[in-house]
Amino acid sequence: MTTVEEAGKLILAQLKDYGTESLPFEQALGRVLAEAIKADRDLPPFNRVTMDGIAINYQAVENGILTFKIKATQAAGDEPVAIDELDECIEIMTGAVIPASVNTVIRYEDVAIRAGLASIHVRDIKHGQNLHLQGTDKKQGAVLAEPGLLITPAIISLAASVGKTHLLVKKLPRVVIISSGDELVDVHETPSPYQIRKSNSYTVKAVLQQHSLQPDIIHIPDDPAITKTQIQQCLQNYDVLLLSGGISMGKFDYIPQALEDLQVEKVFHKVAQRPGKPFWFGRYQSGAVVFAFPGNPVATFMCLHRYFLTWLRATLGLPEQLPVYAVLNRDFQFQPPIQYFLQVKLQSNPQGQLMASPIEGNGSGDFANLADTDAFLELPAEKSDFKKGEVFKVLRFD
Ligand SMILES: Nc1nc2c(c(=O)[nH]1)N[C@H]1C(S)=C(S)[C@@H](COP(=O)(O)OP(=O)(O)OC[C@H]3O[C@@H](n4cnc5c(N)ncnc54)[C@H](O)[C@@H]3O)O[C@H]1N2
Ligand code: MOO
Ligand SMILES: [Mg+2]
Repeated sequence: MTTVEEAGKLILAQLKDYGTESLPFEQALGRVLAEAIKADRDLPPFNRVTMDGIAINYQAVENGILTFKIKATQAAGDEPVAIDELDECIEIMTGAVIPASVNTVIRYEDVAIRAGLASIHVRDIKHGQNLHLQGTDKKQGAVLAEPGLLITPAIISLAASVGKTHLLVKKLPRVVIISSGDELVDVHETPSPYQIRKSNSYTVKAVLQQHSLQPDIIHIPDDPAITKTQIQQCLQNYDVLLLSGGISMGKFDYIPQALEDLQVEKVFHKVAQRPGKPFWFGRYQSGAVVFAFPGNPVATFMCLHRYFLTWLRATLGLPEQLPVYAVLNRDFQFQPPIQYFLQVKLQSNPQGQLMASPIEGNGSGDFANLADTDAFLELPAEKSDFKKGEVFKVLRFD
């Protein structure tokens, strides 16, 4: 059977470049930058005042002058005003440009102002203090953000500051989520005693929305002909098909056969893991990829994070996420020689270690306890006894 590691590699061999598109910068959060953002002028663009107070020429202090006539008041955004004499100062605000005739700012806290005069009542004044000099952060033309970066709020701020109203970003694949099974009714419906509501599709959609994808959702009844027709249409209209359910050994598990009939190349079926053993992955001639996850909700949830999101990051050219490790908080046994993804709650202890406490549950059909789960701990297939204090890799949901 395909191992977790092999499955991961086989999936990462199916990457595709979906091109680029230009978006209003405010809509680009969470997308991948496809161009460099450059400084359109020096940063800061002028010698900028960093404290509200008075601006003086330092030579005055050297000459023993500590009381100044207030010549004018200059707000941020005002044109600079000049002093004519050494015993003059300007009241000046944070963010204002420092006028050429002055070079040092003393904070309001360190001066007393009375009858149009400002007297400095501190001794320690340095030439050029409380200024942020032009171009000390970045020079005009310098790259502020490289292509390939995930667009965070900090990148949005950079784009705004250099006047980039639009950003070139990587295009996202078109994704469809397909659930299957006659036991499933819609969320607004009341299930009969032997039915349940569809939930997987909405879990998958929510996770995808966290990654800026806007998937469509369809449902297929347990009917081989309809299954085939619907999947065929999806293969023509989407880049990624995310299925959940209908892929195991059941009499109504029609998905693998339908995919085979439609000549979707099977890359693997079944992975040595729990949950998620029946996972099916394949590729269509158009380049579309098919992730068919097992229907049990925890299996779908785990596989989506472990396999699909890793593929998504890679296909968009984002670097691999740095691994995170946690310490197992109590002994745990798992006998079968397959990798176990243990649901855990994470907490950092005062020693700075990330501690993972296993969550009791009733298998991969028990989705109620996903609400308490922070992550899966990846327990390797080669072992069956996992001891308190041992360190394992964490599969996080963020
Ligand atoms: N004889 C065997 N039986 C099963 C095996 C096996 O190896 N041999 N594997 C088990 C494992 S592990 C899993 S996981 C499931 C996978 O089943 P399918 O992918 O075929 O999924 P279904 O049969 O359609 O459904 C399983 C389960 O999940 C519920 N489900 C399905 N879709 C949804 C949805 N959209 N929202 C909420 N719940 C959903 C469904 O009602 C079933 O309870 O097979 C085991 N059996
Ligand atoms: O492997 Mo299944 O995904 O346990 O329920
Ligand atoms: Mg089944």
